[in-house]
Amino acid sequence: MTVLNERVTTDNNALIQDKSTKSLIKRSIQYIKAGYPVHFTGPSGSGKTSIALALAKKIKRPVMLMHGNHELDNKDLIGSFNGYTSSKVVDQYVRSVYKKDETVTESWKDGRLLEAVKHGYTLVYDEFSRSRPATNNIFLSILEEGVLPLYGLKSTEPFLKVHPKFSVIFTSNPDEYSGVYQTQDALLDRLITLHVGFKGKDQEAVIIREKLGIDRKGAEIISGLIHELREEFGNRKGAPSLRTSLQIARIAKLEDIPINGSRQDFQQLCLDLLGHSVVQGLGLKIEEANELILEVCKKMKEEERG
Ligand SMILES: Nc1ncnc2c1ncn2[C@@H]1O[C@H](COP(=O)(O)OP(=O)(O)OP(=O)(O)O)[C@@H](O)[C@H]1O
Repeated sequence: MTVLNERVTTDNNALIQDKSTKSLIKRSIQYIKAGYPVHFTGPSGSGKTSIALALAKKIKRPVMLMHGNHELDNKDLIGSFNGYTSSKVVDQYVRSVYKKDETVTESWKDGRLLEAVKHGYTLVYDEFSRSRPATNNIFLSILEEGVLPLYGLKSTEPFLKVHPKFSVIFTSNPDEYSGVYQTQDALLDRLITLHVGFKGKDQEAVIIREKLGIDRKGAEIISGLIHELREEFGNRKGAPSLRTSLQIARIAKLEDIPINGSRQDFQQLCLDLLGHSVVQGLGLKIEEANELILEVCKKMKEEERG
């Protein structure tokens, strides 16, 4: 379980906010204040999670981060009995009298959702569409009736009223939507879904520069290279993202590799980090993918000279 609060910020996690990101966060705050959960959807590495966490911090409540996965179930969300606690008192105050008092109680551990709903946290439910629809169904009661059903808890109340300060932010990747079930659609219908796409070349160069403290020219070469390759992908899935740009920049900086498309060590770094996604996304053989990456690298060299 990851619990973040306002004070936790590191440079690595800092969100560099351009005009459109600022506006997206501002609008999202308004929707959340009006009581509607927001849902950021977009390709992998487009910044959905970063935006969701930045938004969550702005709400100024403790933040709980939860990742969707097919094994997540009601025990993780609501909680479960996880053993017994026993206490024993042996009283031998009078030597000839032996008195033993033993109590055994079941111990319950609150699940993440129960904790967030009870205390009014902001829940960031990352990649929620990776969880089984049956698991996500519980959000229908929360969003529709404002109650959390307490399956499995031996309490007199069958549900818990949702804390007024509780809010939830969802993220998902539309490439993973194949096979979505009816219940998932019912959930989607209750969310305000906002698209987060890849940023422009210049905006990504600014993020690379500010986040990693590398020079402007280097940041522009990396973002130019990634954009050029992204164009090759067109509408196909798995295009290289800002995440890969940041990886290239970080390694080049750490290893003192000059960011220059004509340098063999920089070319090798690009081949290693981009080869697999180009093979997968464009359906090429590795040799063809490498050729394409080198071609784009060399173009960056020509742009440098110009
Ligand atoms: N505006 C931004 N400022 C700074 N860093 C950013 C920004 N947007 C994205 N990043 C960085 O880009 C990387 C990918 O972002 P993030 O994990 O938020 O994307 P995502 O869309 O949630 O990806 P996935 O779907 O794969 O989980 C992260 O390292 C993140 O810190």
